[in-house]
Amino acid sequence: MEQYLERAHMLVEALPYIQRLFGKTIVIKYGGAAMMHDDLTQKIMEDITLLKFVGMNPILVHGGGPDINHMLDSLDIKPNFVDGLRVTDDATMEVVQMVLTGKINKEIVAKLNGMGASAIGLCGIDGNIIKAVKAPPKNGVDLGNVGQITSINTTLLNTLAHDQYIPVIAPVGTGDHGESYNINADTVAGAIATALKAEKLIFLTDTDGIRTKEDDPESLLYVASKTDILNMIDEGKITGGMLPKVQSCLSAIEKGVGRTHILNGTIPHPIILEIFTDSGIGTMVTG
Ligand SMILES: Nc1ncnc2c1ncn2[C@@H]1O[C@H](COP(=O)(O)OP(=O)(O)O)[C@@H](O)[C@H]1O
Ligand SMILES: CC(=O)N[C@@H](CCC(=O)OP(=O)(O)O)C(=O)O
Repeated sequence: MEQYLERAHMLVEALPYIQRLFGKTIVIKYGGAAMMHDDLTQKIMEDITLLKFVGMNPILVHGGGPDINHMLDSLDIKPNFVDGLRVTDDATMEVVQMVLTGKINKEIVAKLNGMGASAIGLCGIDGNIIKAVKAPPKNGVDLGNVGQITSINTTLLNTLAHDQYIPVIAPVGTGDHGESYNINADTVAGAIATALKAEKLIFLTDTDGIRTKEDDPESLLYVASKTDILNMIDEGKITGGMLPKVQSCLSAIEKGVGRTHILNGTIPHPIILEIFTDSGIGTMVTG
């Protein structure tokens, strides 16, 4: 009897969180760095399916940087990044689009649907979900086919997310003349969360959150303010792939997104641990 009651208590404890987030949009960014083991990916998909079935509206934006690098490597094309953004020439763009929209997007959709969800895989080209123009040079470097977002098709995303579907979005945008743009997935997640006025924006990556010393797990910040983050960037303590994440969090918070979090996507069930507990896990970024 005891063990059954314990289970009942656990479910009842989730009630206030479910009530607070019922019908609300939650944008989750699943980074390539966290896509390490199939069984962990499976647990993340379970979390997302659960959110949907208790009445929240999750939207998943995925990355895939390591898989793109792997494919480029097999084609003898050298990856090149400036401040976490991939310099994307025409040959690289073809690989980016193929890997993100053809491989990773469909693998994720198949996993969600295998759990009974109705996931729908799209990239920014489909239904003009992400319109973009060529991004300006970064630190004096021309980024090639990297895009800067100009608009998000909120009508289509809302229609799907408020219905039975879980939109799964690959970060490829489209220009006015049908050209494709490579856009960092963190930036896409931030822009979608902002455009939809999401209640939560969650980044799943391969570290516990923001650390004051990148290699020291003990230096994890549970809360990071805008001032903390700007100082850390100035001091060179936030670098590479963490830069677009914190920039997206700050911009989203400033424009009305409820909460932003950076979590470890390489532990089991990080989303449930964040959403259904008071203390949460990882770093919460505040304005
Ligand atoms: N201050 C910091 N705290 C934690 N991670 C950091 C920090 N600065 C840079 N990083 C790096 O950011 C990486 C996560 O970004 P990235 O590799 O692009 O992942 P994703 O594929 O999830 O976008 C971490 O593995 C870490 O090496
Ligand atoms: C412009 C730019 O950098 N685009 C990224 C898009 C994928 C991505 O963001 O993947 P992660 O989330 O795994 O890093 C890239 O080409 O790697």
